[in-house]
Parts: sequence; structure tokens; C-alpha cells
Amino acid sequence: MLQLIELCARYPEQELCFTLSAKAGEITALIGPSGAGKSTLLAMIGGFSAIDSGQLCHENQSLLPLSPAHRPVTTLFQDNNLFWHMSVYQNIAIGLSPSLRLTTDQEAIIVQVANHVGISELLERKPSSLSGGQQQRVGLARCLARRQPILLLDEPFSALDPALRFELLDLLRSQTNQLQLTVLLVTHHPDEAARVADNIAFIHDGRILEQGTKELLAAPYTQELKAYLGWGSCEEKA
Ligand SMILES: Nc1ncnc2c1ncn2[C@@H]1O[C@H](COP(=O)(O)OP(=O)(O)OP(=O)(O)O)[C@@H](O)[C@H]1O
Repeated sequence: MLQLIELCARYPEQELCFTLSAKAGEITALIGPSGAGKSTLLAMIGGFSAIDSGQLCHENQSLLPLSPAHRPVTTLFQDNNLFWHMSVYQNIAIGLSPSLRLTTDQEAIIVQVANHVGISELLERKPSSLSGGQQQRVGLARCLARRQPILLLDEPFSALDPALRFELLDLLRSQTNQLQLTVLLVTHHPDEAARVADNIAFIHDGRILEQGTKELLAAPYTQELKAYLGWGSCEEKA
């Protein structure tokens, strides 16, 4: 279980404070308007953003004393940080060993993960020769190969067309179940949250204003979530 208890960061413009629990094998979607604090929340968990107070625990151990490299966390961004001069295989390998010197076990992990995400045929190619969807599969493979229990995704598939987005979300869903990952997914698409998330947290002005299952999207409680979803007065009355 990943637990955030009043985990706060204070900036001159805004205070962000989050209380959230996320279980292994589950996807929590973080939705909310631009500037609400979604990406900063992921950065706080990953250790890339300052924390002023509160608790951050995984399996009852505090992550706060740990540097980013030592946290049980891996992150995938929309810009997947692939290295263009390296092969797909090397791009996955670098997530396991910066020197690219791999053990036999690590080599086996790469082959297995490539198979799971459907890029076995692409391992010798360079990322520049791949489609956007294939590149994001490689980025996801790099994250999965690291075998970290917490996977953070910041709008990873936003640039893809809807069919491809859903295909990759379904892949994420199956890998979350299979590897019992704890997944936090930032998305600007409520339809993505509805498709794959076990839980949805609506973030507004640095706080989680509402959370629940996907029913939240059909029956929002606060005016802020209604406004975010684009509900007008007609829908509210219906
Ligand atoms: N390093 C920082 N310095 C100052 N303010 C910061 C810093 N990091 C985050 N913030 C504050 O946190 C707010 C939330 O930003 P964040 O990028 O997390 O929002 P977001 O919900 O991910 O937005 P978007 O959907 O547009 O990516 C910012 O508007 C800013 O007030």
C-alpha cells in the first residue's frame, strides 16, 4: 500500500497537500484542471519535488529519507526520454544498468518485457524509426523492466490517437494486474480514467477534492468537478 498523509509542499503561489492511499494491483487516475498539482504530486512521490511536511509510506516504510534513485518508483512521461542513438534493446537496458552491462537475468527480463508489451520484433531498431505508439511501448517496457512496485505515469499516451491510447491503456491494465503494480496515472482524459482506473482522484487547487470509483464521473458531487467535466445547468438538472 502506498500512503500519502497530508503530504504538503508550500510554494509562494500555492500550497499543495495530498492524502491518498493506493493498493498494489490497482490504478489510481489523477484528474483535474491545469495547474491543480497532478504532476507535482507524482514528483513528490518520486523524490523530484520538495516536501515541507507530511508522510509518504510504502508497505509501512517511509520513502522520505530515500533519494529518488533508491525509491521503489519508476516514472513514464509523455515525452518518454528515449535515447535516439541507441537501439530499442539498449533503451530498455539502460533502465536496468546505466553502463549497459547486464547480467543474464537482466537480459532475460528485457526479452520477457519486450514480449509482454509487443515489441519483440523491434529490439534492434532505433526509436526514430518507430511510430509514436511503438515509442511509448518502449518507454513502458523500460519502466516495467526496472521491476519497481510503484509506477507513475504522467499523461503517457496523450499524444496518441484514441484507438492507440485505449490499446496501451489496456496493456497497462493487464501489466498492473500481472505484476501487482501500484499505479498512479495522470490524465487529461476522463474517458481514460473511466476505462482503466480502479479509483479516481479529482485534484483541484493543490488538494484532492473528490475521490471514488468511476461512478464519480457519472455523479460528481462538487461544483468544481462538474465544471471540470463540462457539465452545464441542463445536465445538472437531469
Ligand atoms: N518548483 C515550483 N516552484 C513554484 N511553484 C511550483 C513548483 N512546483 C509546483 N508548483 C506549483 O504547483 C502548481 C501545480 O503545478 P502542476 O504542474 O503540478 O499542475 P498540473 O495539475 O500537473 O498541471 P498540468 O495539467 O497543466 O500539467 C503550479 O501552478 C505551481 O503553483
